[in-house]
Formats: sequence, structure tokens, C-alpha cells
Amino acid sequence: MTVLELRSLARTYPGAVPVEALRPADLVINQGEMVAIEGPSGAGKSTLLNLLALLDTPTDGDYLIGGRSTRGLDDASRARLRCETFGFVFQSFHLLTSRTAEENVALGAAYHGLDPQPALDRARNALQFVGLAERAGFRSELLSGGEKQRVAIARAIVADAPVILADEPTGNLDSASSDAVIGVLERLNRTGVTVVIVTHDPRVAARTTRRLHVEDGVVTDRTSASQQQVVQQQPSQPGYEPDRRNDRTAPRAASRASSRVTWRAMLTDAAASLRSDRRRTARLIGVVVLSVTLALTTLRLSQSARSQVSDAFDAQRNRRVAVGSTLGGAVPAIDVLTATDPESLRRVRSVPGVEEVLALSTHIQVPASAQPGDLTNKERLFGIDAVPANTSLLVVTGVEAGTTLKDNQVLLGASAASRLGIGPLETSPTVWLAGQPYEVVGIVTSAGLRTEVETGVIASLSEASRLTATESMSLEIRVVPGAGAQVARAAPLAWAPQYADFLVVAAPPDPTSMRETIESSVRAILLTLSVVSAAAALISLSNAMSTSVAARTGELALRRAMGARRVHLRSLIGYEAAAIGLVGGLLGAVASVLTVLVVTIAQRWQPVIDPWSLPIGVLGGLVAGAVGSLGASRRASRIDPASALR
Ligand SMILES: Nc1ncnc2c1ncn2[C@@H]1O[C@H](COP(=O)(O)OP(=O)(O)OP(=O)(O)O)[C@@H](O)[C@H]1O
Repeated sequence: MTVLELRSLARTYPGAVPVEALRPADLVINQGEMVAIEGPSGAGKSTLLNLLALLDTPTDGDYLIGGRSTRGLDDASRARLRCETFGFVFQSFHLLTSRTAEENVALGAAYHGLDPQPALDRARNALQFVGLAERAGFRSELLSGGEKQRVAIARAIVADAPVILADEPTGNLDSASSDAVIGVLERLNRTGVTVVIVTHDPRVAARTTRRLHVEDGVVTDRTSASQQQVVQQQPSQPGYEPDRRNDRTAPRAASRASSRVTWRAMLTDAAASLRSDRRRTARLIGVVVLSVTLALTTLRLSQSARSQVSDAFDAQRNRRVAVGSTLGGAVPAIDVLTATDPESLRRVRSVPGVEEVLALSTHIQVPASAQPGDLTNKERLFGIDAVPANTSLLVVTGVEAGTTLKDNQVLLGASAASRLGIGPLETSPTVWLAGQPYEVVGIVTSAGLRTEVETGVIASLSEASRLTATESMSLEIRVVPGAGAQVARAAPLAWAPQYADFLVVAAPPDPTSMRETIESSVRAILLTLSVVSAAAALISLSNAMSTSVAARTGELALRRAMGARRVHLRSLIGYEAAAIGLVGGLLGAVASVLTVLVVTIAQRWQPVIDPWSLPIGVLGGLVAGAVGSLGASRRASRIDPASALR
């Protein structure tokens, strides 16, 4: 026997002007009564019903169900008690539109610990009771208003609830449908189920056995004597009895198990939710696909790109070795004869890994001008053994690679030529150095890392040292990729063994460590990009999921009314997110492999296809789904069913 008892129960909504929606009310509703709650709009009827349903919490007084006080119960206990005691029928039906009638009804059994199949068996039985057996497989959006409401009644009774609470069940129906709906509720009541109906319709109220009137939050009992007689005369009839033939997973004791969901029921429910709104599901999967594709693609491209960067590095700046010596001073210096000796230079050229060698001497400034007799302007003087072939050491226009300058010939650095106003080469210009004429045979437009050469005058080694004192001697060597360290060790010994310890060598850093440094920098940049893109996608996924939960407020509130605990809603959203993440991750992995292929082929890079892409993509999708659903599931669990179902 489930007796509902209100003891000075009151509800005041807080606010600038608090609303006393229900003033202290004392009331007992016995098992098997059929009660109407009437009253004008805003009187407090829904407030009373929500308190009876444990969907709202009173601000004062106590509410006893079956003699047990509900004061101080936590959310889970309230959900359990709600689930055990009540079935709900709403004015606007609250059916899940794209699910079938029987799926909607079965949902009412899911929160009683029933597996999907027994829940469906029971659903068909309940639909038979409300006269809709033949509509079991119809999508609920195709049913008429009266049929929808009868499906809602089937959902309310499917778990054997002893009390049905109906809020304006006929408010949206024509009179014939209203009759049918009230007829079903009457039949149900005759089987011993308590039915409480909030209604504005006096014809509906007249068919109940007890009429409660609410006005300004005050509840009064206006049951007439004739109605009370009806109560006494009513025979108890055999009525709705749930079909438990297939309740193997949930025997009778467990069939009333309250506020409990099996994982199979949760999975079926989540799958049905995803199927029911395909556009929303596709949009969410799309966001996961985007996030996984972005993250995986940048990761994979970073592997391709960093080997490209390293190769480019090897091919360019990593190939220069310079060996030098300052002449004079405390340090024993290489002598000019050894430094410029063709045999010494030949030895350097034969060191393995050497491609090209330029012997370069630097001298103190020499008077230089385009006119004879002008000794005021001075330019820096350099000496070279021969014009090298390789462009990265010296780029010269006007003379061929391998040319050795004659004693009366010079090259001019490009900036020195323009400063002196000399050119073009076709006019066989002359430059006067220390009062002597020299034929300008070429212009140095680039000197690699030795940019100062572009600003001076370049003669042969012997002529330069004859003109002014030599400051330093050096070799500019171009090596094959990766040979820098080895050439740097061998070149000083090959050039001038007796001075080897005093020569200064500038070599590229160890290629392996340099390569690692470059690669790790590139990896760090691209990993940062991956993380940023994944984070951006996660934020949009999280927003999309929260928005979709907001759009489902009514549905989620209904689940709470049917007995779902907050954790059940969180799990439902979690299951849905996992499925979305799984599919999105898989598609994202495939999309990223294709994108990497297209980009690397277009760039002529070495494609890096990783067999781990798929599992990493799926895992990434699952993580994205889990993280993206955090906000959404919190939002879902915070839905207030009392206000959401109004
Ligand atoms: N969450 C709330 N916060 C503040 N006031 C509220 C809230 N819910 C209801 N009220 C107020 O409490 C009073 C009773 O509302 P209630 O919805 O219970 O009336 P009702 O009789 O069911 O009205 P109707 O027949 O129009 O549905 C109204 O004045 C309403 O504005």
C-alpha cells in the first residue's frame, strides 16, 4: 500500500518577491484513489504535483510515502523512491519522436534494471492494455495526439508503478481522445493504481473519485458525497499485469528494482539516441573527424617535414669548413710560402670529402682608384689562388671557374666596384692600386660567409702579398654533406702539418647532433600546432555536445522523472560520446592518412605512413569524445526536471 501523506508541506520560490506557491498543506492520498487537482492558472497545481512526484523539494513540512519520510533524502534515494512509486503522464506527451511506440514504452522499464528484450516484451503488454498493440512498431511522431498520450500512459505503467501522476493529460486533446485517455486511466485505477490528475477540465475532474482545489497555494478538498460513494462502491478489477515471461535477467523481485540500468539497456538506449537524430550525430562525428584528422595530420606531416628540413640543411650551410691563421703576433703563424704552395693545396684537395678549396689571403688596405695618381681612397685587398668552380665559395661574373689571375689582373667586389665607379666589364676597365694599373676581369657578386670579400679588391695570392702586408691566410673548403667534421680534422694537417696545432678551424657542428637539434625544433613547433589544433577542435566538440544536450533538456528531464539518477544521464552522454569518438576517430585516421599522402606526394616528400595511425586515431577519437563530453554530461546531470517538464 503506497499512501502519500503531506504534513504541513509548503513550497516558496525564492526571489526579490518570494512566491508562496504552496502554503502549508495537510493531505492524505490513499492507494487506489483517483484524484483530480483543479484550480485557476498559477494557483500552485504543478507545484503540488512536482512535490508529490519528488521532482521538487519542499521548503517546509514533510512528505511521507508509504509511511516513510522523504525529508533529507539525497538525490539517488529520491530517484530510487520516485522510480519505485510513480509513473508520469504529461500534457505534451514527452515522447522521443523518432523512436517507435514500443521503444518509448520500453524506456520506462529501462531504469528498473531490465534488459532491452524483456523491457520490449513488457512494453508490448502495456501497449495492449492501452489498446495500441497494433501501433507498437510505429514511430511515435506518426501517431495521433490521443494515441501519443496512451503510449505515454503505457510508458508510465510499464514498470508496475503504484501511483500515476498526470499533468493536464487531456490538455492537448479533442474530446474523443480525452475520453479514451481518461477511460484508460479509469481502467488502471480500477486495478488498484492511484491516479492523480492535474486538470482544468471539469468533465475530467467529474470522472475522478476525489477533487482537490488549489487556489493561491491553498489546497482544499471539495470531494462531493456522491463521489465518495463511488469510491466505496468501486469493485477492484483485474487489470494491467506486466508480462514477466522473459524477465529472466530481472526476476520479479528485481523487476521493481529501482533506478538501475543494465549496461545492455544503456548501450541500446545510446545507440537509439544516436540513430534518432542522424543530423546531430553526423555533426558531432564530423567535429571528432576534424579534430583527429588535424592532430594526426600535423603529427605525420611533422615527421615528413622534419626530414626535409634536415636534408635541406645538409645540402646547404652544413657543407663549409674554414681553416685560418693570423700572421704575426705571439702565435706561430703559417708562412705565406707554405700556405700558397700548390702542393699543400693539392694535399687539401685530396682529403676525402673535400669538393672545392679556395685559398684566401687578407691584406692591409691599399690605395685604389679609377684614376691614375689618386692615392687618397683605400680598399681592402684579398688574394686568391684561383677562381673556384663552386658557387657557394665565390660567385664571380666575367671569368671562368679555374682561372688563375695574372699579376696585372684583379677582381672587384661588387660593392667596391660601385664605390669606385668602375664598370661595366665589357669596357675592359682599369683600377689603379698603389699607383699601378690593373685590368678588372671580373666582379665578385657573392663570397658565401666571407662577405667582406664583396667589399674589396681581389688579386692573385702572389700579387696581393707583393702589394701590401698579409694579415691572415685561410682556406675556404666546401665538403660533401656530412663530411664537415672529418675534413675539419684532416685539412690543417694536409695544408701545413708543422702549423696544424695553431690553425683555427671553423667547421659545421657535428651533423648528427645538429640534425637532432633541428629535428627536435621542427618537431616541437609542429607538435605545438597539433596540440593547438586538437585543443581548438576539442573546444568546438565540447560546445557542440553541450548545445545538443541543451536541445534535449525535455528528454533528459523525462528520464529523471522516470527514475534516472544523475549518474545515469552522465553515463548515457558518455556512451553516446564514446560511440561518436570511436566512429569519428576511425574516419579521422583514414582522412589523415589520405591527407598526408596527398600533401607529401604534392611536395615530393617522403611520405610517412604509420600502421599505428588507425589505433591512435580511434584512441584519439575516444579521448576527444570523453573530454568533449565532460561539460555536456555535467550539464545533463544538472537539469532540473521540475522546471524542464513544466
Ligand atoms: N521556479 C519558479 N520560480 C519562481 N516562481 C515560480 C516558479 N515556478 C512557479 N512559480 C510561481 O508559482 C506559482 C504557482 O505556479 P504553478 O506552476 O504551480 O501554477 P499552476 O497552478 O500549475 O499554473 P498552470 O495551471 O498555469 O500551469 C505561480 O505564481 C508561478 O509563477
